[in-house]
Amino acid sequence: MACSGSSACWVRARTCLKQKGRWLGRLQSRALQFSTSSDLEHPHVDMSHLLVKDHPQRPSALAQMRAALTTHGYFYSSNVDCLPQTYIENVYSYAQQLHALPTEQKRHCARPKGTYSGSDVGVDELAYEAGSTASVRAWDYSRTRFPTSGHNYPDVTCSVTGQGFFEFLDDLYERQDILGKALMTGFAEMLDLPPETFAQCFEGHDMGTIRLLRYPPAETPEEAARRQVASYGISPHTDFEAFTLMHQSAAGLQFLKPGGRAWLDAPVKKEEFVVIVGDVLERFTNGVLRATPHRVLQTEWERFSIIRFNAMRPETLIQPLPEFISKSRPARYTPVTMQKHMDTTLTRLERGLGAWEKGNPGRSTSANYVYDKPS
Ligand SMILES: O=C(O)CCC(=O)C(=O)O
Ligand SMILES: [Fe+2]
Repeated sequence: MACSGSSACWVRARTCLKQKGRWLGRLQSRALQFSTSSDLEHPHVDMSHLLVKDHPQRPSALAQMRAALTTHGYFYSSNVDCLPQTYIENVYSYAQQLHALPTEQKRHCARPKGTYSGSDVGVDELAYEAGSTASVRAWDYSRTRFPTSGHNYPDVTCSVTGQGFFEFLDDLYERQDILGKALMTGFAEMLDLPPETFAQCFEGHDMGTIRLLRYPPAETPEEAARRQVASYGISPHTDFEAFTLMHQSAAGLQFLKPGGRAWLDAPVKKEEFVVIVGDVLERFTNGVLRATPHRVLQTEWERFSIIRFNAMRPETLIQPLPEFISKSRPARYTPVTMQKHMDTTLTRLERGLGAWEKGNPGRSTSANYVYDKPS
């Protein structure tokens, strides 16, 4: 792929920036700047301590995870056997094949008849911050959210594994589920809940989604013109599901420091998935865990990412659990099913209402949305 987060990629990215100072000027003028952050600032959990049964380090891994999610809202997960680096590279290579399809074929697979979106086919990413525009292009896959028949999917065989679209993405989904289930169990344990609390709503027909994203570089005048009007790679938001696994090929992703006003760059780590909190865990925990605000800047370089939203089954009732409610901390969130939370949030986005209230730094409106009825 063009940019895999390698040192060569970084050299290329830096050279690009030097050559095209006007882009940097534009980014700076919008105050969407890269911050300086050292790797030491970024929490990390060795997932083998949770994936291997009865691992002696499990209690300390749970404590690290809890500290990371309650203070930073994210952590880097390493040693995930089911998602090794060579496998991640294959995913990027397949994503690159999909994104390189001729526009006509992408148009055939565009939403709502398919699962592709991008300005090249006239279907922009929904604006999380109302009124903003994003340069991202996406191939989405879900076992339950999009119908398998009557929907247009790309007929592209992975040049490395020989798998087609469904086979390839379902294999990825299955591997992510191994990590996802370990995390769901771990989240419950770190919060002193019965281990199955979240995992039992996750198994079966959950509403999870994989996104293979591409943020195009401004290599052609046409693309440069499009990007001139785009405000972001992706505008600030929280994810609507329980938690998200993220992997990026190149820099661009930022997290909002909890309680802070500053955005922090997420470093590129080739072998590690970033784990962030979504709306559902915020609502279940009555705000003990907070959905993690994040955004992607307009970068000068091409960028790919692999995103997996981990959701519950559609009928799951999401409401503050009794363990998180007390006289001094009454329930702050109204009950809602997973299905209704997704439908309402997406409908509001389609109507241009956004899911993020602009401000300094702004706030998620999807995490706190007040429902009149649960379903
Ligand atoms: O591309 C990324 O790193 C983030 C994408 C994202 O936040 C999303 O699809 O919700
Ligand atoms: Fe997101």
